[in-house]
Amino acid sequence: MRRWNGWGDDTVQATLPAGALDFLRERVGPARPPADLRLAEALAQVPASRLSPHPLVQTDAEARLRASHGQSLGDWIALRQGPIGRVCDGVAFPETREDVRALLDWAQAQGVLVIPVGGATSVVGHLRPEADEPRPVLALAMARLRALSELDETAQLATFEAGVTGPDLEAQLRARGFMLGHFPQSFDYASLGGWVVTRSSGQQSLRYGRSEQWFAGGRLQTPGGEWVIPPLPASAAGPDLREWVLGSEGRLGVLSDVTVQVSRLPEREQFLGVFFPSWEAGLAAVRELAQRRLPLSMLRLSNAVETETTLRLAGHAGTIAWLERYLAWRGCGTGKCLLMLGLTGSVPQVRALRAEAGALWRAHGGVGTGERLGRAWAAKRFAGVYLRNALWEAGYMVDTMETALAWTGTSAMVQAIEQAGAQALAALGERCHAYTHLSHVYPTGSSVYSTFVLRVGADGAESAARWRALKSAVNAAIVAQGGTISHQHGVGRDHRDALAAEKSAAGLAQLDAAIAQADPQGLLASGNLRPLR
Ligand SMILES: Cc1cc2nc3c(=O)[nH]c(=O)nc-3n(C[C@H](O)[C@H](O)[C@H](O)COP(=O)(O)OP(=O)(O)OC[C@H]3O[C@@H](n4cnc5c(N)ncnc54)[C@H](O)[C@@H]3O)c2cc1C
Repeated sequence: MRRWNGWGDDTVQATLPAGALDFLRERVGPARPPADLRLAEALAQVPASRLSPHPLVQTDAEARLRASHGQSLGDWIALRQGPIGRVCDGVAFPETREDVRALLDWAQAQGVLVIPVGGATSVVGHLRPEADEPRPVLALAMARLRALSELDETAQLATFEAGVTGPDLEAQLRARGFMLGHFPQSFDYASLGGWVVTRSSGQQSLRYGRSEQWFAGGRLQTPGGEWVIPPLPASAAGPDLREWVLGSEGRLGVLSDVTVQVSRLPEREQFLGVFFPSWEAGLAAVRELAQRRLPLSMLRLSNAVETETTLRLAGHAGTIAWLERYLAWRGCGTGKCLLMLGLTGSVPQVRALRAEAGALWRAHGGVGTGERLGRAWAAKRFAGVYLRNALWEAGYMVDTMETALAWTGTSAMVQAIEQAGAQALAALGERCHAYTHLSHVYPTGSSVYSTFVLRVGADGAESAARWRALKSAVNAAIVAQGGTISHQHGVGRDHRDALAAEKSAAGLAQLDAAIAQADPQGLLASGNLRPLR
């Protein structure tokens, strides 16, 4: 069963590799295992539901608790240490598009607010009802809407019900020889509808595209009516309605059906590990690879601290020591940076790509280490997140923040984010272990993705104070350096204060008008993107 207060399946227990705790004690300080809330204690904090009965709505405390939290660090702290905060009054499980419409109409008639829920993997506070919201709130869970309704093999277009999650979606396509190729790290639980409305980006977006590239059309159930967006290959018929759905974060409507561009399964796929002697050398190589527009499927460059952390936490100390001696001999010693490359395509394409990319990385001082590291990365690409459970249980919590900007500002952004996080915690007498990678690259710039490991506080209030200090300092640094407030996680409520810097007052007024037009009574009231009226 899925964990109610952490990541993933509760039968899967990750163990920290040998040496990991010593490494963190050295960098962050010693920690003690926190005393977590038990499920019964959390459920005791759930007040009685204020909803009248409906055959598709569950009102038991556990269903409501589970549907009211995502996976942000704020959500973790609320569930593990309390207080659990405001939860929804009921959870609806529609089984058809018609159920979705009927539930919206019922909620409207009852004066109930609605928050759509996909896989509940949001990391920016999308799902919690506003603390001071007096009206009852219904979570509209898309989990039972999972079918592949149509596959047009000629056009390579597949239409799914929007609640389908990553593994189920890929299995249904692979059974017919196709794939979508959207692999965020939250793949196991995140839903197709969630990917679209948060503008998600998968690990191999270089080949398969971000959600805005593969989202071809669909149906959005707004309180004011249904939008039907046909999957045309191109159109000059005015503004593209898909752009309104992308990033709408549940404020314009419920996405019930999604048509996506799919591809045939590739013949060959390789992931390679390449080390560079310095950040500057790695950055120059990655930029050139992106600007040459080589058809790679992934480029992911870790900075020196992330590279060291990856190697220290990989286990297999003997093999890693041998690898480091070899790399130092080849000129990649202290300060080395790891690039993971994905090569996907036909056998001759992959061979040619490897030769061309190899010539380029060698020209920048890169040392290829073959497929072994790449295979290890691919094997753990979705499982690594389970370490967050083990880290929490040892007294350490993890948060991630991300942005994107032009190449000219990338290195300054990395420095500013890491420094802002460290300073915010230093002001509270704490330390954090911060490290960064460029997760997605483009010809003009890159995303910047930083991870922070810090100590869990003595209680929920202390942990939340550390998290808020970190979050607001990093958000301020991102805005000051001219980056977007999110490259892939979205805005939710955690980032909405930073939106004005990016969209302008006039742009936000346009967004407010669109929300008011699609949802005149303010039924879809998560408070994502914009405060509630
Ligand atoms: C460990 C971890 C790793 C992650 N890695 C990545 C990554 O690599 N790339 C990435 O892009 N993101 C990543 N994320 C973030 C998250 O997985 C994405 O934001 C994802 O797109 C959310 O999808 P979901 O189905 O879980 O949506 P939810 O969390 O359920 O909801 C998110 C928002 O979408 C709305 N919503 C959901 N479904 C619908 C619908 N059908 N109609 C209308 N509104 C809807 C909700 O109301 C909410 O506002 C990660 C998260 C975690 C916890």
